[in-house]
This record gives sequence, structure tokens and C-alpha cells, in this order.
Amino acid sequence: MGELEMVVDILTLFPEMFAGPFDASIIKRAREKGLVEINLINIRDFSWNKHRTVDDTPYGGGVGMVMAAGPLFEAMDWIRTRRGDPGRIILLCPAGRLFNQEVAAELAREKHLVLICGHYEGIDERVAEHLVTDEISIGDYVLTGGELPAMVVVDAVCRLIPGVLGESASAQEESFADGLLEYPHYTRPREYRGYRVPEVLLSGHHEKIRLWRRRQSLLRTLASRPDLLARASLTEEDRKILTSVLEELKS
Ligand SMILES: Nc1nonc1C(=O)NC1CCNCC1
Repeated sequence: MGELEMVVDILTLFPEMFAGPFDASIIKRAREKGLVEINLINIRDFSWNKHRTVDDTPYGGGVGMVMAAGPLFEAMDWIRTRRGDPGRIILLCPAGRLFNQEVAAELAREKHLVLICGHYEGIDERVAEHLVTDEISIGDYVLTGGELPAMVVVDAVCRLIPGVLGESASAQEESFADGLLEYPHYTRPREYRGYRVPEVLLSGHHEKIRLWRRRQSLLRTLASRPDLLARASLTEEDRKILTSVLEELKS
């Protein structure tokens, strides 16, 4: 068993939604290796009545229901008694900070995360104001609940935890930690329906292959996500490659 690197407590109304993504592949292996502990906590267990109610009508009127603050505060009290204060208490919501690799890396440095999955028209504002430490959005679109965002965050964060990806992949991770898009990947056969693998990848010339891959990453990032290129940590070699690419485009 590995050393426990991170505990994630997920407050949700639909724990059954998480069966699958966390019970397969890399996240499953990380849990089995004892690197990550993921606890699904049903908010309804902290309801104020026997009907397991967790929502109520909005003050000021209007359509829909609002998720009440009580069960969430109660659930946080319970978490604190069991494991102490979490590093972050994260509310998944469209108003939050846009989730990206930088945010994933920041969260991966924590030992204990709590993720709150919202539902209904919204959550009583006292949760955002007095309970959570961070609000995170996975993108500018409205989903039916915070569960899918929680799965995205857990997936992106857990893969950055030492030992989760395994040696080779984590080494590759380093090469992309500079924020560029990945180079194209190929595998057998050498030719499929007339589509051939680039010759350089068959050459066995490791330096040429490294340069080709770096050039492809730079080209792809320049073409598809120039915004990433502006933020990427480029080497002098990268700048030379980009200069030659831009000169080629001009000619
Ligand atoms: N985009 C999002 N990134 O995080 N959460 C998101 C989201 O759409 N949440 C829903 C908003 C409407 N109420 C149910 C939850």
C-alpha cells in the first residue's frame, strides 16, 4: 500500500452517480494502492427531518427550490469531527474560478479536499459566504448538478498525485507541464488504409524524434491555442523552432 496522499470528501445528493468513474482505471488503482481516499457523503443524511428534505422554497418568491444551508453546514461539522479542517472546501458552480491545469496542480498539493455538488436553482448564499473556501467552475455552461464537475476535478487532480500515473506517464506529464498541447501519437501498423506513420518516428533517431515532437507541440499550440503559447514556459530552443516555423509560413 502507498502512503495516503489525499482524502476527497464529496457532498452529493446522488452518490450513485459516482459509481463507475471512480471504480475503474487510474482512479480505481490509486484508491486500491491507498494513495487516494474518496468518500461519498449523502447530503440527505444531514437533513433536518425524517423525510430527508434538503431544499426549500426561495425567500422573495420565484420558481424552483433552493438547496438549504443546514444540511451542508451539518455535514461539514461531521467531516471536521472525523478528520479535522479540510485544506479546501470547494463549491462547484458556474460562478466559480475556471478550472484548468494550474488550478488542478494547486489543489493536488492539498491533503484533504471537500467538494460540494449543488442542485436545484441554487444553494443558500450563506454556504458560499460562510462555509466554502473556493468556488470552481468547469466551464461556461449550465449542468443539472455539480456531480460531473466534481468527477472532472477529482480526475484531473488525482492524476497529478505522485505514484498515481506511474513512472513513464508521470515523466511524460513533466514534458507537458509547460502548458503546450501534446504532439501527435502513433502506434502499429506503420501504414493503415494508406495512412502512413511519419518517417521520423520510425527512424530510431531519438534526438530527431524529440525535436519533431517538440515542433509538433509548438505548431499545434500556435494553431489551436495561441493563448496557451503566450503563457507557456518556452526554452531558447522553442523560440528558435517557432521563429523558423513563422519564417516558413511567410515564405
Ligand atoms: N458549469 C459548472 N461548473 O461547476 N458547476 C457547474 C454547473 O453548471 N452547476 C449547476 C448549476 C445549476 N444548478 C445545478 C448545478
